[in-house]
Amino acid sequence: MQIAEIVERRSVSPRRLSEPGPTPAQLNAIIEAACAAPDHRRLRPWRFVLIRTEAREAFADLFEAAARETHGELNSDQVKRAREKAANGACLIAVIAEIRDNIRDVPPHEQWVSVGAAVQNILLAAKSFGFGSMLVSGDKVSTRALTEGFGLAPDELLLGFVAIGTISKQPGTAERPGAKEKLSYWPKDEKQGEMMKTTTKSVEDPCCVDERTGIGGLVPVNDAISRGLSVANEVDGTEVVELDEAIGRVLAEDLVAPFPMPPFDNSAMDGYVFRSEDLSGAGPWRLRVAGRVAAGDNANEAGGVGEGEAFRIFTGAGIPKGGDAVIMQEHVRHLGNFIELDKPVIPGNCIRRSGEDAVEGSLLLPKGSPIGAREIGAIASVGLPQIKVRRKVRIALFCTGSELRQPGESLAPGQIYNSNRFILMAALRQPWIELSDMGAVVDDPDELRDVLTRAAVSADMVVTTGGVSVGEEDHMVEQLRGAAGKIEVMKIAMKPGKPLSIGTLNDAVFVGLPGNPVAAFTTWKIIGSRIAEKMSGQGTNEVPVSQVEASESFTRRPGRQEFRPAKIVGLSPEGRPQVQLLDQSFSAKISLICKSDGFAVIPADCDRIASGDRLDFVRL
Ligand SMILES: Nc1nc2c(c(=O)[nH]1)N[C@H]1C(S)=C(S)[C@@H](COP(=O)(O)OP(=O)(O)OC[C@H]3O[C@@H](n4cnc5c(N)ncnc54)[C@H](O)[C@@H]3O)O[C@H]1N2
Ligand code: MOO
Repeated sequence: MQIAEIVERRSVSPRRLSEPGPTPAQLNAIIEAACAAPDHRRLRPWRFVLIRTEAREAFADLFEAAARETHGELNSDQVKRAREKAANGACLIAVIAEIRDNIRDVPPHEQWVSVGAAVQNILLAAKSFGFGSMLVSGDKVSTRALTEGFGLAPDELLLGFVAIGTISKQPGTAERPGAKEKLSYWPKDEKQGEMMKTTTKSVEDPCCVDERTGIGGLVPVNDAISRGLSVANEVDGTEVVELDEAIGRVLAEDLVAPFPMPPFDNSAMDGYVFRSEDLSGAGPWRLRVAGRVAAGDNANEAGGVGEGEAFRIFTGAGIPKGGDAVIMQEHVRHLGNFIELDKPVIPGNCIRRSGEDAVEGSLLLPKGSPIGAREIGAIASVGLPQIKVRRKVRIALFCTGSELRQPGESLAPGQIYNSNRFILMAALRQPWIELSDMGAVVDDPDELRDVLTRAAVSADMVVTTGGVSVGEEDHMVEQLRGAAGKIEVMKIAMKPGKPLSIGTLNDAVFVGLPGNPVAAFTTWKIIGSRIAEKMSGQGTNEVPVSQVEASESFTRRPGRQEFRPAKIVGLSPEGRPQVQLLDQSFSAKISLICKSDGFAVIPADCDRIASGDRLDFVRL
């Protein structure tokens, strides 16, 4: 199970947890996952009761009685609602906790933690099979009706019910606290690895004054991102592409398993399939090899495995009728046309059950998934030769500056090569982007306005570099406004990238990156690309960060969140990469960024970093 699956798991109301529910084999696996919960002194303070499908009416009687006990007499509506709750959820499991006082070292609260962990394992195991789930409780759980109905012992308590089933309607995304809100370090001394803090009051950074407006203060990076995302809409068109063209595109609709996966019970090993009940009494047991099934054979036509018989079977071959267990060929003795086994084998051994990867109708990929090799595999495995994807985001790109020349041309004094164009063309070369490269434009206001206007006619996003700062030759913001565009954010508390400007021009989003190449690269990576990703339908993904430690101490001027090129130089005793932060002044140094492994992220209010301080790190 991937971390993203754990983070994305959401409770789904039992009303939306339809058939099919888990198969008996899946249910067993789910309960085994529950029993793997951390459990001090092996008290196993839990047990689970599956409400049988055929007993749902009787179960509804219990819910109705429980409702009467808590609310007194019920009207017909209340009766209906109480009974309906007993019918919801394809699979319902009662969670019963046995919490004991006076257990040495394991106070009741710790036993409850263990029960909670078991429940969480159930929820995650259900998710791993592609099911939705939810723990439901409420005041009814402590009623006599349910206590007696489930025959609870004096030490036992009914915690609630876990509902599991196939999600018929996906829940929305959940707002959750980030690690920054819920994780702190002890002790707070930076030597111990606490993210460093400003030790002096935030020094007034001259850069914090907006030179255009004279208004002090810069927009924090996260606010700039939120404001940028808020003006960006997902493109609404879709198209159908061949599977081998789908890599890197964005899925336009949910991919649901049209049949159970795998579609039939099959062998996980090369070996022999037989009837597990034939290995009763004392071994060794001898079975006659009476048939053969290979992958690709129709197991239904292979005949049935009779008493005392085994069929030769190979990995991926369907299980023939009668057979319910497979043994690896390494674990048997071959005696002519017979095999001999020494140990009993449990039913289901080495058998991959139909639907154990995904039950029919379960969600394989939600719409908005970026399609990588894994996703292509999932689409292919359900037999689709084509897939519906979002249309590409149309991005128009141009660089500004009268000093710019194309690589290959000769340079006159004062001129430089247009590296931004190539940095951004490379960064924008994504399968979900349709790039319109508009080259370079001189620092001429009229020409700039004209190109901006033309770019916005058919683009969803216009990306430019240069001309967003404060000099007389910086015309971008003024010309955007002149072309009836609107600026949403400018002057960001970000280093590099303070002059990054975000706005709109007609229906297009405008992202004006700074001219300095490292600043253009960084602002695109940290802010611009996220806006484009949202427009592509992939949602608003955070830039992935890992944790590193500073290898040496230094001081800095606070005021802007800094994305400082850094190089990995070693590993801390705990195995965390140690990074050396490179030059303070780097926004135009392309060779410096080529030497770095990523950006160390220094919080805006930080004015010094001690060796060993932890920092977020954006890998390049
Ligand atoms: N008085 C101030 N000056 C500057 C400030 C400021 O706040 N007050 N901010 C500085 C910061 S920070 C940055 S970043 C730059 C951004 O300037 P612009 O976005 O207006 O960009 P330009 O002035 O056009 O160019 C800056 C720099 O980058 C070179 N450049 C531009 N385009 C390209 C390209 N396509 N390929 C390679 N190099 C390029 C250009 O030659 C300049 O050297 O402003 C600071 N100034
Ligand atoms: O912030 Mo600027 O982007 O230093 O070069």
